[in-house]
Amino acid sequence: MSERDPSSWNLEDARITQLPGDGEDAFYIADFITQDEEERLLQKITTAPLPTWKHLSHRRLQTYPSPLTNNNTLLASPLPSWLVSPIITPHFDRLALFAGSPHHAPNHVLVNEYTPGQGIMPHEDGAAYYPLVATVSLGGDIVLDLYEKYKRDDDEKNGHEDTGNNDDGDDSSSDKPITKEELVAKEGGGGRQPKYRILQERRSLLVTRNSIYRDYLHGIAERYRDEGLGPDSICNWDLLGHPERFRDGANVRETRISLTYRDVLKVAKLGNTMKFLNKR
Ligand SMILES: O=C(O)CCC(=O)C(=O)O
Ligand SMILES: [Fe+2]
Repeated sequence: MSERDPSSWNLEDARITQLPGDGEDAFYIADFITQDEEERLLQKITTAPLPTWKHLSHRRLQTYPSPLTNNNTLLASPLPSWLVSPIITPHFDRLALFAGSPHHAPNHVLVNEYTPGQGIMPHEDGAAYYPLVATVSLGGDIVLDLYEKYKRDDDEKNGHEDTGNNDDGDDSSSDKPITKEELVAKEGGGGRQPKYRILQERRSLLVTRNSIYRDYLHGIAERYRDEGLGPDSICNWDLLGHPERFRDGANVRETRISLTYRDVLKVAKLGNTMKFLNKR
């Protein structure tokens, strides 16, 4: 493995070329944060007061600075400094990752925890966010699966179906997860295979955007071991930092925590909200 050198990072070298988007819509950087930084982040997350966690059936999550309102609006508030440094400043800034997004920076972070056997149903993230997702993985390695979206001809003609979104962690509204029944009905049977598999090592950064955001569902299988891992099945294999750990083609899941950085499109300043409330 080559020496970690953040000053040499660039998106060009980080392209996941096997994914759609001509190498422009998916990027992977191994060892994006150091072990010490990982430890400090895990410490912050796992020592947060218990009510900070929202418990869902197959994972639990924290939302910073706060959950979105029902109409997908973020109440303006800074992110806690431990989520900003060093991930946004200097690392995202140096890569100009959010340069094209409306607020030129992520304003929202979801912290998802998956114990072995847990996962997240195939879903899309919806219209609340600028279509760029930057995910830092902590604690364990995990496979993210991409599924082709069911397409009806009229969906295509009318453009992208607005799935809306509200990330307050309620499974019925968060990221509009497609239900098992819907998936089976739409895809014509269970046991559907993912179109692409991305291996996210702990401490890595995965960026997906545009066509991948729009045209694919993403999910994490509820299993204790990821299997069949290799250069033919894992689309970011050549970008892994520690491929030797998966030499037997398997990854035994450990508790994995992800930090999902996004730019929420609609932001309300609290001052304006107060003015609005006073007028009613
Ligand atoms: O944990 C992850 O990497 C995926 C999380 C996710 O898809 C979401 O919160 O929308
Ligand atoms: Fe998602």
